[in-house]
Amino acid sequence: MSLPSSSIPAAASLPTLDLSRYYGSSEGRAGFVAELRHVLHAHGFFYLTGHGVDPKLIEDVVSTAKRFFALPLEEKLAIEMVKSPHFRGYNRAGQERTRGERDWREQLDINTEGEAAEIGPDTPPWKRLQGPNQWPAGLPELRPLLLAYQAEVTRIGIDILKAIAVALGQPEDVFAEIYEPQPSQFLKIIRYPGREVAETDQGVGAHKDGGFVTVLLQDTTPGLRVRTEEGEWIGAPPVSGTFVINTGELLELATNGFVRADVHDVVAPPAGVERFSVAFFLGSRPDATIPVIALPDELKRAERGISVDPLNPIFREVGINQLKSRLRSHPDVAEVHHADLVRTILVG
Ligand SMILES: O=C(O)CCC(=O)C(=O)O
Ligand SMILES: [Fe+2]
Repeated sequence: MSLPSSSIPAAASLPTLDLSRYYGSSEGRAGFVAELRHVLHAHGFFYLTGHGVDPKLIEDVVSTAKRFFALPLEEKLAIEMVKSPHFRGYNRAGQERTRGERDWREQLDINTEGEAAEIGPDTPPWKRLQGPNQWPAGLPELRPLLLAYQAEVTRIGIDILKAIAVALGQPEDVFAEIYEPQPSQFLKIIRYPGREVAETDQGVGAHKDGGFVTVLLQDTTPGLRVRTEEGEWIGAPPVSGTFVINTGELLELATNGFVRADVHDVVAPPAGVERFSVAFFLGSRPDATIPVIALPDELKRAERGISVDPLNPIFREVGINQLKSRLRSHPDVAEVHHADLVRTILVG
């Protein structure tokens, strides 16, 4: 793979799908499903309208996320991720890594709000991911807002997943057995500082997402790029009122590569410009095993197979994947809380 240059193509060339058509007339639904099938195979990336999320909720989430990042550094560091064995909390820019390289973005990570599991010698290691989120004391409105938003994007993610099942010639609930009763609901608010802070142009390095689908909200600054099957980088700039939806490796594996999970990255903004986004990753239950879906013949013929990345192999056991990905992205948390796993899970 040649290294991407840091230019961002300006025009939005990815298709836009209107989710309300899936819930409309039968012709509308059939049209939506056919377009979805096409885009799943071509990119696994599209813009979504007709999602029904209250614009006021979106506005409040974005403005409150900006207020979070504007808090004094010590208030953000009070909930630094390294204090959480469950990989929840705040990271400074340059702290997270993609393939070992620093990502120049600061962020607050949450997931399903819960209690820490009791960990004994026989507890599956991924149970360590379960636990409470960390919230900023100085911004109490952030918690209810992000939890309300998390519930909404979970609803959208599951709606899309049902439509994906239908587009693949399956019953709508074909994936339900690996996300019910509690999918992984990984949400992060993100700020990309300008090039005066970022030491490289890597806002976030080239990667695929891991789960079912990602629901991405972008504020107004571009930066997201998508690598096509032909190796061309295309821009996915913000379009007001839409989410960018992309499929993750779980769906690529479940469909033997019929569904694509395009590689993407974010280019750090120019000096003096910041970029905000809110990314939600819908994943399956950690105790699930990724199934192989028997596709109808005409789709089966278009399966690409799975290419394994030797630097970042993916496993059918979801919990181990989720844990590995967190250990790799956050070596500081791994070192402080999970040194035993670094030796056993990450080595080899
Ligand atoms: O911030 C963005 O626009 C995309 C972030 C992303 O791809 C990720 O966090 O996986
Ligand atoms: Fe991503």
